[in-house]
Amino acid sequence: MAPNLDPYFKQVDKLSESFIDRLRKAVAIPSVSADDARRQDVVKMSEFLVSELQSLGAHVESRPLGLQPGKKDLHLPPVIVARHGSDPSKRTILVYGHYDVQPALKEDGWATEPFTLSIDDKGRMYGRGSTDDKGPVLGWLNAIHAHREAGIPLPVNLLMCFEGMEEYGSEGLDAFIEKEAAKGGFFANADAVCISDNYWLGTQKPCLTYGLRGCNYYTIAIHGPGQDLHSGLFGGATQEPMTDLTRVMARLVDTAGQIQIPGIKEMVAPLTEEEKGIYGKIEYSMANLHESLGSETGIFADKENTLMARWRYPSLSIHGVEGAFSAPGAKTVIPAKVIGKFSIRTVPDMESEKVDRCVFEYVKAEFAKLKSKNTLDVQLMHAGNWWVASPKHWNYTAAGRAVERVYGVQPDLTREGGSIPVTLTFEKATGKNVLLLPLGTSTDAAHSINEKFDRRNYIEGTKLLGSYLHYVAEEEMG
Ligand SMILES: C[C@H](N)C(=O)N[C@@H](Cc1c[nH]cn1)C(=O)O
Ligand SMILES: [Zn+2]
Ligand SMILES: [Zn+2]
Repeated sequence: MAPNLDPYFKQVDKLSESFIDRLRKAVAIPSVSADDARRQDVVKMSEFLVSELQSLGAHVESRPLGLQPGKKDLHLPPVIVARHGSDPSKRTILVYGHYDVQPALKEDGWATEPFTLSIDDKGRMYGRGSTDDKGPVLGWLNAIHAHREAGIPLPVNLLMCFEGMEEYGSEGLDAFIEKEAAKGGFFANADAVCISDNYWLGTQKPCLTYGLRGCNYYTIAIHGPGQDLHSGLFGGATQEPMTDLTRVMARLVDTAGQIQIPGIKEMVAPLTEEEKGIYGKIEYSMANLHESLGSETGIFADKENTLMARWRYPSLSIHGVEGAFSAPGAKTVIPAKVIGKFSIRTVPDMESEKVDRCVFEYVKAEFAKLKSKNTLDVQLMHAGNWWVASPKHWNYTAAGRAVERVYGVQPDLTREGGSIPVTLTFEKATGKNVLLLPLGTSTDAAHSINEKFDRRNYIEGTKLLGSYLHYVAEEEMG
């Protein structure tokens, strides 16, 4: 029997301004995990979640993760675990999200202050973390809030796990999840897992996601002179780290996106005839791609190849150079040490360590060809595995029914090009099905300037998360 969700939906609409206020407070905390100087803000964000969850009647614990590996005296932010309900006759759903965000500076090109939620007349709510992942995390809190206010009991027991290092490779979380998923641990009773930390393929049609790419993130450090130098005085007389770095990095990938490192392509699972048929049926167009890119600079002319490039083939992206001159103006410096950063998105059947070996060997060989007197060091910064699951499970059926109820359409089944490394950890540690249930759209600009979350997606998304819990309670175990 379909649950009567109308009173819950009414309550969500009634509380919508307070939900937006909750997001405003969260965005105002610059919880940037990659910036050591912001660690106190990441902790402050964890405290905000603790106090919100407590006020909603949840049992909450802030669990320390110890010192951050490779850093002196810097503590990892805590993992917030919470429980709402512990009725043995109900199903138990474990939800995960992250409360840290990517770095953001107004001078990167933001139209508004990145840590101030700014809402325009179309209901677009701009701010760092609005869609990735503070909005969706608060969606779970909002769902509890609306049930409480409406006097409707939650139809399941809800376990929550919110971390503060996702944007920095989820340091320390794998071991934590493994421990808490074991007998007697906080997550031991979970029947299924739901993660809301990715995006719709376009802007109108919701989707359920059953696959992710992995991410191996590397640094190439090149140093030579003892300090930065005047290029007029020493240019031409010294070997320059930046020259070597740009030459090595230019050999990693070509303009058509083809990875130049031998051994990488060979690891990719072959495309089967059955799989080939999937991509044409997905509701997606080149116009959707161009809308997300804000340009027509896609590599492929058709949607099938575009989707495969995003989901089932590896990619290599060059992210930046630490130590290089990047400010406006014309500084005539020779940087003494530069660190190039790039990552490889991995897919089935790539093995992370094998990828590392190919990368290290190739980078060193390309540098050797330069016959430079500078020194090079190539390192893996962090790695997270790819994941592909079966969407034929009651967890996905329940989410599909919830999408139909809230949005009136059947969701697309998608894979995601981004990475959520702990997804595989949750699957392996709990032995349960994991569902990715995105709330935001392809134009939300996660990780970019002007990140936003649409008001509609936040409010209807809160309805979706709550509905999903009701349909989960009704689904036959399969
Ligand atoms: C998809 C998710 N919202 C996300 O943004 N994940 C990050 C994870 C990551 C990997 N290295 C650093 N952060 C991503 O895909 O980049
Ligand atoms: Zn995220
Ligand atoms: Zn992210």
